[in-house]
Amino acid sequence: MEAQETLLEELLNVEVEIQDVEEQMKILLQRQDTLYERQSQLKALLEASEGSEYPAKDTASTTVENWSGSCEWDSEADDVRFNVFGISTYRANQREIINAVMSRRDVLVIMAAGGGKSLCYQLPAILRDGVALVISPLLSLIQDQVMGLTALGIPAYMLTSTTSKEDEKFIYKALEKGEGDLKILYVTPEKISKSKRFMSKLEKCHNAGRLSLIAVDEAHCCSQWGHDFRPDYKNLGILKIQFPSVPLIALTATATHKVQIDLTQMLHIPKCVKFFSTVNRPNLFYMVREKSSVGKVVIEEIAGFIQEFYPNNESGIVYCFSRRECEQVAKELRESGISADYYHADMDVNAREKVHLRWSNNKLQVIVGTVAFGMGINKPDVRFVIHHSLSKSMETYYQESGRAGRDGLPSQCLLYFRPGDVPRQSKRQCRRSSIFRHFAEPFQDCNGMCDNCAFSSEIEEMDVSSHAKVIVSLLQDIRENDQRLTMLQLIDKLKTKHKELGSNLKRDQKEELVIKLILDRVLIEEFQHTAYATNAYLTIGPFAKQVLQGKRDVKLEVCNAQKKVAGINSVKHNVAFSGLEMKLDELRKELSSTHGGIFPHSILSTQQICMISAQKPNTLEQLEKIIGRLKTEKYGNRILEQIIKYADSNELKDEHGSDVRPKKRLKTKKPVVLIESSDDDA
Ligand SMILES: Nc1ncnc2c1ncn2[C@@H]1O[C@H](COP(=O)(O)OP(=O)(O)OP(=O)(O)O)[C@@H](O)[C@H]1O
Ligand SMILES: [Mg+2]
Repeated sequence: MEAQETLLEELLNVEVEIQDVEEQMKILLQRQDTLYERQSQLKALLEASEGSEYPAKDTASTTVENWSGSCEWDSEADDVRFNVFGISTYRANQREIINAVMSRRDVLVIMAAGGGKSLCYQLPAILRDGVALVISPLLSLIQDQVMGLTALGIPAYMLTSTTSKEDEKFIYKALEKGEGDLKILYVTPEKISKSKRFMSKLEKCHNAGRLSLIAVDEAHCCSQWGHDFRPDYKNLGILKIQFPSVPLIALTATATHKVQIDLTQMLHIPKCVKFFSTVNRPNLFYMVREKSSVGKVVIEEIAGFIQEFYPNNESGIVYCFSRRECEQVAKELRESGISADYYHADMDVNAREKVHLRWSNNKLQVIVGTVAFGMGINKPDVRFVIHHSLSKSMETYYQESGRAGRDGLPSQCLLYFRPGDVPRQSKRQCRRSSIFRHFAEPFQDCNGMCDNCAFSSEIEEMDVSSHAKVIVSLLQDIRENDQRLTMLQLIDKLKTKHKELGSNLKRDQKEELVIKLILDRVLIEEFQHTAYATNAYLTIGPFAKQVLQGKRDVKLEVCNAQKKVAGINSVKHNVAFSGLEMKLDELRKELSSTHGGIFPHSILSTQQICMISAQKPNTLEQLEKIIGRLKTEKYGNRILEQIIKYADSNELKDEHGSDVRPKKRLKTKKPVVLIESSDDDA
């Protein structure tokens, strides 16, 4: 009997160790995957840098040749950047990419969502003589871009199914004869593969030396390894064959190494200059919350979050798993007082476009969508993205959450998960670490921009061996009396025992301890099936004896109450308009509706609103220093009028003794903190 017990004990020990080894192997295999990915990236970088005297820089912003020196077009480029686009400084890599394109090199750009890829081909298109051709996968993306450029006075057109006969005639004439003012022409990839007429006009444009550059946007669509393969993108290789001397720039936000290789082969740009920027989005605050099993509780939480942080109708997206869920969540959010509507693939195109448009014009606060609400979203001032359900992959999550804060201003990403969805994490990790791991990038400091880093909670190991002993002896007594206990009954019984122990554990700590004892086989569960249910009872397991004899220590990781890390405050992840900002926000909405077809963010960006209201310019000259010449010419008088009106109304209020500013702002409504990556910190 004794010998059998010893054998059984050893068998259990071996089984526990096997389990342990399997866990470790899993971790090592994951690490091996990451290392393979990185190995091939490094090999490709080395290959590309062969013959180049410039070694690769850090991965946060890697280029293998130096494109940051001064160039002959610098001052003209600066003038267009500021006075036409109203952009005061370049972001990381933008200037270098522009220089490479201007030097007539083929270029591959991998830059995070919202990083500012469009400027990298739009600015050279303006600087160069002739017409730039841009290939983009979606009509809605093209419409957004053309509308934005037109608002800036740049002659941009599109040749799609929606183009009028008149415009088509104008475009063909411009391509063929160089007549009329055409700088940037957008087409979908089908035009290249299916329209012989278009290709022949393009050929004529090229033969006359007027095709200045070709941009392939969302270039990951070329590869079937990418997450959004478009068959027509496969035919774009023809461009480099037909127009070998025209610089081609391919741009995408995400492309694994495999996709990069694939797309440079397909587009025939083997010697392209590659610019990789980090996947990190420093302005996004990541949060993860456990999802209640009660649907209403989740909606209440989401509605509460939106009302607390975004009371001024700031735009957001809620992602759901199914079409039905979208409709349900949108309805319940509306019932909670949030302006929300749904968007999914089952709706007809017009209804979908209507919802999208209302949202883009800030007439609807929240879109509740499935993955169908995807690539076409160009809105720069999305302040929050909430995942009501988990995305299907890390890549998809990165893409979807990345729709927040494309203007570089603080925004929040909130993810709900059910405990069963993910393996338990015993240590509190930075949320960004899984993104870096997935994209095989070295870890960067999160800067307190996720819930785990913003709120440190000390994890301590607590010796709970004496609690474990009490549990085991209690269950032994119960068994001797031919009784049984479920987990809940056991925990209730422990209440009366805490005096014996000197210290008491909280209820959830007791639950955690019992689960740990089950996993360590100190306790085992016995199941009893009835006609209606299966009940689980607890009883002592093979390692119970060791605990009782004091041969086995039991430790629990306990989290102390959360406390804020010094210096981190709730400001960083929120932008909320107040005072004059609110007035300027109203003005841009008004101007957008009177200027027909221009989105409010194309009139003034959120960033520009914040700068104007901080500096309160008095003259058009002062205003021009903030938003550039073009916007000042177009809207300057109205903006100044608004500033004066606001100042007057404040003086008036002052005379009557009331405070100008809102007396008490929400704790989250603090001045905007800009988290911009620029050349300097690249
Ligand atoms: N240097 C800059 N400074 C300030 N804002 C900028 C700068 N460059 C671009 N932006 C703005 O950032 C926003 C996002 O730019 P853009 O649409 O080019 O991003 P993207 O990299 O193409 O992103 P996506 O992958 O989502 O298409 C736009 O509102 C744009 O005006
Ligand atoms: Mg883009």
